[in-house]
Amino acid sequence: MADAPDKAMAEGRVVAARGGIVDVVFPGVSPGDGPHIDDLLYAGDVALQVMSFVEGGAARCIALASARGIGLGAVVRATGGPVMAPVGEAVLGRMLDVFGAPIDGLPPPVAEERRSIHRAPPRLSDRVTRAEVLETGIKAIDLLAPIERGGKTGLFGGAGVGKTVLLSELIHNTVEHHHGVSLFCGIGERSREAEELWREMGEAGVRDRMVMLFGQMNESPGVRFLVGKTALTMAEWFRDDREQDVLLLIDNVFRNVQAGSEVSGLMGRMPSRVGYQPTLATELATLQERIASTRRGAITSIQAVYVPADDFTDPAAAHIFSHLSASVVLSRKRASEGLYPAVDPLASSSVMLTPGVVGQRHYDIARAVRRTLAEYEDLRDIIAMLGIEELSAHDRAVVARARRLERFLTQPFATVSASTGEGGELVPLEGTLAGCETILGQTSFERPESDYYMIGALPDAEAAA
Ligand SMILES: Nc1ncnc2c1ncn2[C@@H]1O[C@H](COP(=O)(O)OP(=O)(O)OP(=O)(O)O)[C@@H](O)[C@H]1O
Repeated sequence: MADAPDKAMAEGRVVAARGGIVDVVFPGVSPGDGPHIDDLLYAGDVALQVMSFVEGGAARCIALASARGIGLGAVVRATGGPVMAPVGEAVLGRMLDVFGAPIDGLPPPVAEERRSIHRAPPRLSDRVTRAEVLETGIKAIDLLAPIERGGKTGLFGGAGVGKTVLLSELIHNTVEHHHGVSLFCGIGERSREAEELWREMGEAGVRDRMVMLFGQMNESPGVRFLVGKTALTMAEWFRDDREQDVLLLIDNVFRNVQAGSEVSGLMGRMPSRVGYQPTLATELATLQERIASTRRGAITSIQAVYVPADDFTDPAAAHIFSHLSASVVLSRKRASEGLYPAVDPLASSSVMLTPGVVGQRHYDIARAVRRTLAEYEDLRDIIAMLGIEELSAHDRAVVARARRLERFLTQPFATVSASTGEGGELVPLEGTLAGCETILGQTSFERPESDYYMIGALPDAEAAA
């Protein structure tokens, strides 16, 4: 739990408690001397964070644990400061909660310093962009939505289309080669997945360069709302004090918005569009603006984004979208056809995909792939109604190429190898480009479509032909 700073501790009383919201008054304390917004209080061992002040001067707080058992009149202790998280080398190799307390069964990290989790983003003049691509070895991503080093990438998708699997694969492919530290922040997802990931990281031998923080779905909304800030506070220490590059992985950033919405509802605020909190945009910006790269170091973040009911116009999804430099959109249709990873080639995008950054050849191939797949999309209705025989020779060639490209952009993943029985395949960008070029250059194909499904790079014989 957070240490209390050296300040006289005010003592208060609970005057109301419902759901996860607790109102506390501090009798005899003048308003300026009492707790401030974001301050951490304790009612017994239950941590509370001050969210606002209501009429009568009571501090309205959210509970950061189950608030059951907090009775009226209970004594509340102010710590005189906000939630403080441990920062430094001591957190490496650990699995921690929102307070930086251990959940891996080991003793608490011995950190020299603790910092408030509420911090301002770096100044605009301190930020830098590098226009450098982070290669992932995943064909569909490297080709169509290259990830920006020091930028923010979102993996969007509805329930069960493969966000967590894709994020795990990205961790698998990038963490080992990443020269800085990696930080995984689990927000509002299943705790079983958290344990699996923790074990996998141990097996891969990368745990000592990694921190894992969790505020999973069984935690109170207050915890799910704040855990992202704790993660950023630790990431900022590595970036600013150690001048290291940080890889920040978040699963799932939508759950942070959802927790904010629960908190807002409990606070009695009037909801805004589609039932979201009126403060959605500012809350999200407070978090996303801190994920920034400066001259000292870069924070590259990859965030899974749950899209409610597959509706991409959902305000939360749309707001998250606006903060990102690359968006990998996962489509239910592709997942249902078994085309994993279910990356939608037409909806996914990246600011890196310009000739200036990836080079003219990569840019041209990506455009040609998109064009071919878009033409095939347009022809689908005609094929469904009239059959493929009715198409012109040109259109039939387009279909043959598109269906092979679609399959070539699937890939076996190491993280699901236990269930699929196939080992994972990492494909260097050059292999992806050469494969697509080969397919795009052909009008008739000797080998059946199925030969292109779930493979790595194209076999050399074909590439040479
Ligand atoms: N690349 C893949 N290869 C094979 N199967 C996959 C792949 N990606 C996803 N799947 C299948 O889809 C299932 C759901 O994937 P995943 O748990 O990643 O979805 P999700 O989008 O994170 O779902 P949720 O929103 O429920 O967390 C997996 O259990 C697996 O069976």
